Parts: sequence; C-alpha cells; structure tokens
Amino acid sequence: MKLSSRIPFRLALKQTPEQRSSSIDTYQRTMLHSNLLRLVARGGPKRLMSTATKLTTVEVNDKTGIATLTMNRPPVNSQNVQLLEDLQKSITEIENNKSRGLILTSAMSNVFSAGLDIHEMYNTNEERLRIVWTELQNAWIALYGSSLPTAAAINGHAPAGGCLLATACEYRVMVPNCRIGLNETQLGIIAPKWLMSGFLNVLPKRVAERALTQGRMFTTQEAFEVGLVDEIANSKEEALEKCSAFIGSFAKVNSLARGLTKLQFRAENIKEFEKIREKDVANFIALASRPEIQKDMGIYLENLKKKGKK
Ligand SMILES: CCCCC/C=C\C/C=C\CCC/C=C/C(=O)SCCNC(=O)CCNC(=O)[C@H](O)C(C)(C)COP(=O)(O)OP(=O)(O)OC[C@H]1O[C@@H](n2cnc3c(N)ncnc32)[C@H](O)[C@@H]1OP(=O)(O)O
Repeated sequence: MKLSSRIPFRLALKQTPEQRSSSIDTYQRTMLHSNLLRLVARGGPKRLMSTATKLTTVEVNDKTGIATLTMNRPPVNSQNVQLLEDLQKSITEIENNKSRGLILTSAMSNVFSAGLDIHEMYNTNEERLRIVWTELQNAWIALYGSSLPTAAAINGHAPAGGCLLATACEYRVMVPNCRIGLNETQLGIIAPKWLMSGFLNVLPKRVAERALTQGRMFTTQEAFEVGLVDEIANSKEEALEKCSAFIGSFAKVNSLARGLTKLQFRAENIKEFEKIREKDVANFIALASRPEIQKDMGIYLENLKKKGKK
C-alpha cells in the first residue's frame, strides 16, 4: 500500500474517471491488505519485552514484528520525569530489538496523555524544572527522530504534551468524542518552536497558526477533518489495527531507505532543535519560575481537582 494511494472516496469523486478507477482499485487493495493485517494482528502471539520500566510496557506481536508501547500512569498519564524516562527506554529497546514499527498508546480508558504533570512544575526548584524539561525534550526527540515507522493509537484525550507525543508519530488514529490539541495559549504559556514541529508537519501552516494562537482543542471529528488525525476508529482495538495496517504498508519498502527518507524530512526541525535545546531549557526554567505562572498553575490544579470531585 502506498501512502499516496490512501485516497478517501469523497476525494476520489473529484478526480478524472481514470484517476478514480485507479484510486478505487488501490483503495480496494488497501482494504484487503488492512483486513489481512487485522487477522494477523488478532491471531499473532504477543511477547512482553523485558523493559526495566515502571510506567510503560512494550508488547511485540511475533507475527507482525510490531511493538506496542503503552503508557500506564493512572489516572491520566500525566508526564512526570519517570514516565518521560520510561518512554525513552522503551523506544530505545524497541529500536534495538529491530521491531518493524512502534505504536504508542495508553492503558487508560479515556485519556491518551494529559500532558506534562503540572505537579512536577509547581512549587519546585530550578534543578527539578531543568530535569522535567530536559526529559520532555529527550522523550520527544527519541520519538520524533526515530527511523522506525511510528503510529499513535489515541484512545482518549490528548491535550498539550499528549498532542506533542501523538504528532511526533507519523500516523494517528483516534477514538471518537475526545479532544486533542496544543492548548498552551489558553494556559497563558507559549509552546516553543520545536514543540510545534510535529503539529506543523501535519497541518497546513494557516490552520496550525490559528489553532496554536487560539489554543484550540479539536474534537476527534474536527481533528480528522483538518488532518491532525489520519483516521477515526470506534475502539482502541480498532485503532491498534489501523496503526498496524499503516506500519504494514511499509512491508515491501527497504527499511533503511524508508528511515533515511523520513529523517530527511525531519532533519531541519531536528537541527534547529539541537541548536537551541540548552537555551530552551533556560527559557522554560525562567518562564515556569515566574510568580504569576506559578500562581496560575496552582489555580489550574485546584480547578482540575474541583472538576474531578463534581
Ligand atoms: C498553567 C498551567 C501550565 C503551566 C506550565 C508552565 C510552563 C510550561 C511552558 C511551556 C510548556 C508547553 C509544553 C506542555 C505543557 C503541558 O503539557 S501542561 C499540561 C496541560 N494539560 C492540560 O491542560 C490537561 C489537563 N487535564 C484535563 O484536561 C483532564 O484531566 C483530562 C486529560 C481531559 C482528563 O479528564 P478526566 O478523565 O475527567 O480526569 P480529571 O480531569 O478528573 O483528572 C483526574 C486527575 O488527574 C489530575 N490531572 C489531570 N491532568 C493533569 C496534569 N496535566 N498534571 C497533573 N495532574 C493532572 C486531576 O487533577 C485529577 O486529580 P485528582 O484525582 O482530582 O487528584
């Protein structure tokens, strides 16, 4: 299956008859391929890899060779230092074990990830803030810069840092009635450029600019319509199957050529990020230490707690 051949019927209708018949033919082949993969994915024995991690698990499907990396930090997979470090360890392990691809998902029933753990940034010291931000940077670059095919099975809400992880992947499948987006401006903070890279990779610049300035949280349907997610699935299982089908689409492509091509597309963002990463840590510490930001964090946490008790 070629990525360029994934043309939905509604777009196929706008094409010439020749283009249309070729797209529909490719579409049917794609469906057949994805159904085959689904059968394999369902039947395939799963192997739990030996990750020395507390908050992530890695399961490899022996038949497809695809690894599923699951975040498991109840209640909302908020990203504390431990989760960010575990994500990196699991990504490295999946790469070293020569898996055919990586699917990122969540063990929570309605949340993919709530973003950075605000408790880790509240009432703390500069050294802790440095660690938090450095580990967020490290986790992002491990995922964004991986040469493996990557996909996110977004089985719940994905605000801020949750959206960051999802958009670091090459493909996204999301369950209905959830929200995804970079809501930083709504919180009175600014997402640095590298943090927007994945978002800018998948959305037209105009749409991305508007969404980022508004701090917009897209519903699943809206995210699909603008291209922030590639497909909608009715359940986590279906999302995992669709992600497997995406990764399976590279079965006949030379993996080295594929990986290097991917990295060429991402090289500029990665280079920019490497240039500013130290300065970016300093900027984050300065921002997060500001008394008014600390005050806002306290209020935000209180409101989240109150909402939870309702
Ligand atoms: C002003 C705050 C941020 C300040 C940051 C400062 C500087 C940073 C500079 C740049 C950073 C940009 C990069 C990334 C930033 C981030 O990721 S910030 C985090 C943004 N995340 C959010 O705004 C999401 C907040 N959470 C929610 O909207 C919801 O929890 C939900 C994810 C939609 C899930 O809803 P629901 O299932 O109903 O669960 P509850 O709301 O009831 O939550 C359950 C408990 O979890 C706690 N919690 C939720 N999110 C977080 C979080 N991000 N950090 C820590 N804790 C969180 C929530 O308080 C509940 O706790 P209790 O059970 O009540 O104790």
